[in-house]
Amino acid sequence: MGDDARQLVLDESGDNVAPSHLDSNTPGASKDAPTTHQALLAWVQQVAELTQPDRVYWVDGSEAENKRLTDELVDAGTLVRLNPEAFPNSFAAFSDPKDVARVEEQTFICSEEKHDAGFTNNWMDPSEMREKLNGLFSGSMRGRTMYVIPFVMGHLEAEDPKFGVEITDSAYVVASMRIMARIGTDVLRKMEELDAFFVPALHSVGAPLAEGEQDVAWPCSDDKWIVHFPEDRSIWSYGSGYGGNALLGKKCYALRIASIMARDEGWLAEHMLILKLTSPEKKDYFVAAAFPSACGKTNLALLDPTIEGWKVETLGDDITWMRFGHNGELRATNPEAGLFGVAPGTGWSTNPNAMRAIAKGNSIFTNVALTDDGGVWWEGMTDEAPAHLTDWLGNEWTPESGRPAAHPNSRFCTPIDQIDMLAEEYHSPDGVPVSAILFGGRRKTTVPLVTQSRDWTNGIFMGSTLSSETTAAAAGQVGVVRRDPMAMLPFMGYDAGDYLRHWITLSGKANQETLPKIFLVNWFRRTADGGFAWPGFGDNSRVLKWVIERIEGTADAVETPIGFVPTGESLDLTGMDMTAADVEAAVHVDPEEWKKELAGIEEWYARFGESLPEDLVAELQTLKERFAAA
Ligand SMILES: Nc1nc2c(ncn2[C@@H]2O[C@H](COP(=O)(O)OP(=O)(O)OP(=O)(O)O)[C@@H](O)[C@H]2O)c(=O)[nH]1
Ligand SMILES: O=C([O-])CC(=O)C(=O)O
Ligand SMILES: [Mn+2]
Repeated sequence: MGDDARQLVLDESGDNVAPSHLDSNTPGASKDAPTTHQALLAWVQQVAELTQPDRVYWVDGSEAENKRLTDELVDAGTLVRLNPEAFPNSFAAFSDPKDVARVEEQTFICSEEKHDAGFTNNWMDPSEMREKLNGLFSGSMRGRTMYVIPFVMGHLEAEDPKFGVEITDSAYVVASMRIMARIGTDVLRKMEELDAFFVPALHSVGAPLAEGEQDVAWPCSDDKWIVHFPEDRSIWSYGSGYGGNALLGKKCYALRIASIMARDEGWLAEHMLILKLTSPEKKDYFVAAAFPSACGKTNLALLDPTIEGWKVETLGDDITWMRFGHNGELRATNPEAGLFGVAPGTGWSTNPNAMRAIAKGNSIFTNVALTDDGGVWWEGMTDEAPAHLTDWLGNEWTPESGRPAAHPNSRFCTPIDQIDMLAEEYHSPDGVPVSAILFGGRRKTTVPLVTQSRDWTNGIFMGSTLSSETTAAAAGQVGVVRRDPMAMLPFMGYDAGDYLRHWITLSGKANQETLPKIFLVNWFRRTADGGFAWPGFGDNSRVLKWVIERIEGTADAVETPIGFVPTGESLDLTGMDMTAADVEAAVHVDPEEWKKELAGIEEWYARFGESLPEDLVAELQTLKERFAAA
C-alpha cells in the first residue's frame, strides 16, 4: 500500500473526513484506513464502534500535521502559543486543577491471577474490569476526533522493535507523544512489514460532547482509571490528560507493560536515567541511576560537572531498558525520544543544559506560569521571580502572593535531540555497557550521601529497600517516607517479589566479572540547621568521580555496616567551601537512625510474604548482624 493511502481519510484541504462506517453504521473503517496491518485495522474498528467518535484520524507524525493540530489546540484554548522569539514553536497548556499528576490509587494491574499483580499493585478481576471499562468507554469519544498514533518505544532499527498504537481523543496527547516517542508513518510501515505485535493502548479523556456542546480547554473526568492487562499486554486509560496517565508509551508501556515483557524475555525495564562520563584520561563510563519521580533523574542526566576534566553526556533521563549482551555485559538503551521533566527547580544555575534544550523551542509546557511577554516561568527558573505573572490557574500573581506560580509538578516536554550534550550512543540500538548503577531516594536523615554496596546481591538489597519521601509527581500526601524498590513501586507490572527475583536470576546468568557496581545515593540529606548536607546538582559530579574511582580501585572508603562510604578526603572538594568534616557528616551512618531504618525494612519485607527472594532475606539478616557487632 502506498503512502497516499492516508489521503483516503483526509479531504483535499487536509481536514479530516469521517470514515465511511461512521456515515453508514456498517463496519467499514478498514477499507479507508491507511494500513494493511489486519490486527490493527480490526482493533481500530472495534474501538471506533465502542467509543463512537465523530471522525477517525491516522497520525502521520509530520511537521505539517503537527502545525495543524497545534493551531487547532490554540483555537480551542487548550494551548497558548508562547512568544516565538524566546520560545519558537512552543506552547503552554493548563490542566484542570484536579488533573495534575499520576493517579496511583486508580492505577491497576489486572492479571488473571491476583498474586501475579503482587501486593504493590491495585488489582481487580480482569473480566470485571473489562466490563467496567467497556461501560466507561462506550460513547466516550462522542463529538471528538479519535486519533490513531502508531509508535515504537526504543529504536525502529532494534532487533525486536517494541511497537505500540495509542488511540486517543486528545490532540494534546498526540502533540506530546510526537515529542516523547518515535511515531507516525515510518513506524506504521515497519509494523506492516514485520506484521508486528503492538501494544494496544487506548486513551480517552472521558468527556464526550453532546450535539452542539461547547468543549472546555482541558477536558477530563473525575473518574480516572489507568489499567493494564498483563496477559494481552494492553492498556486502557480513562479520564485524565496528564502525562504519566495519558502519554501511554511512557510509564504504562515502557515501564509497566515492558517490565512484564522483560520478565518473559529476559531483560530489564527500569525507571532510570543513563549518562556517559568521560574521565580526564578520556576513558568512557556509562552510569544508570534509578530515583523515584521528582527525585533528580533529569537533573543528574543533564549534569554540568563542577570539576575540571570530567565530561558528562546524556543518553536518557527517565526510562532505561537493559539486557545482558553477548559478552555478558549489561547494555542499556533509552526507549524515549523526549524529556518530560519537572519544571520547578530547573534553572540556569541548577540545570543550564535543560534550559538550553528548552530554549530551542518545539516544547509543550504544562501548568507553568506565564510571563507578561508571552514566556514561561516557574519556581527556581531564575533566582529572582518576575514582578508579575499569570499563575498556572490563570490568576494574577506577584512575589507577594504567597503561593507557587507554577504547579509543583508542572512539566516541560522537549525533544531529546535538542540537548547539546546528547551522547552519540543515544542513537545506537545496541545501547551502551553499564559500569555503575545508582539507587537514590529523597531522605532528610539516615541515608548517607553515597554508599557502595559490598557486591551485586547486596546492591540489589539496597535497591529493594530504597526509600524516599513522596513528591508532587503523584496525587496524594507529599513528604511521607515510603519504600520504593528500584524506584519502581508505581511501575512494576507484576509481583514485587518476582520482580526482585528476576533481577537476581537474570544477573546470575551474566558474566560476573563485568556486572556493574551498585551504589546508594541521597542528595537530599539535611544538616541539623535544616540545610542540605550536600549542595547537589553539578557538584554531584564529585560523587560520580568517586564512584568511578571506586570501580578503578583508586579511591579510599570507610567500611560501615551498610557498605562503603567515602573518607572525608576521598571526595574531590576542589573549589568548594566544604570541608572533609562536612563530607564525614554527609556520609555518617548513625546507629540510632539505622535501628529505626532496620525496623522499617523488616516491616517492608514482611509485606512480601512468600514471594521475597531468599538471597534478600539473607542480606537483611547479615545487615542486622553487622549492626549488632558494630
Ligand atoms: N537538593 C537537590 N535537589 C535536587 C537535586 N537534583 C534534583 N533536585 C530537585 O528535585 C526535583 C526533581 O528533579 P528531577 O531531576 O526533575 O527529578 P526526576 O527524577 O527526573 O523526576 P520525574 O520526571 O518525575 O521522574 C527538582 O525540583 C530539582 O530541583 C540535587 O542534587 N539536590
Ligand atoms: O510519568 C509522569 O507523569 C512523569 C514522570 O516522569 C514520573 O512521574 O516519574
Ligand atoms: Mn520519571
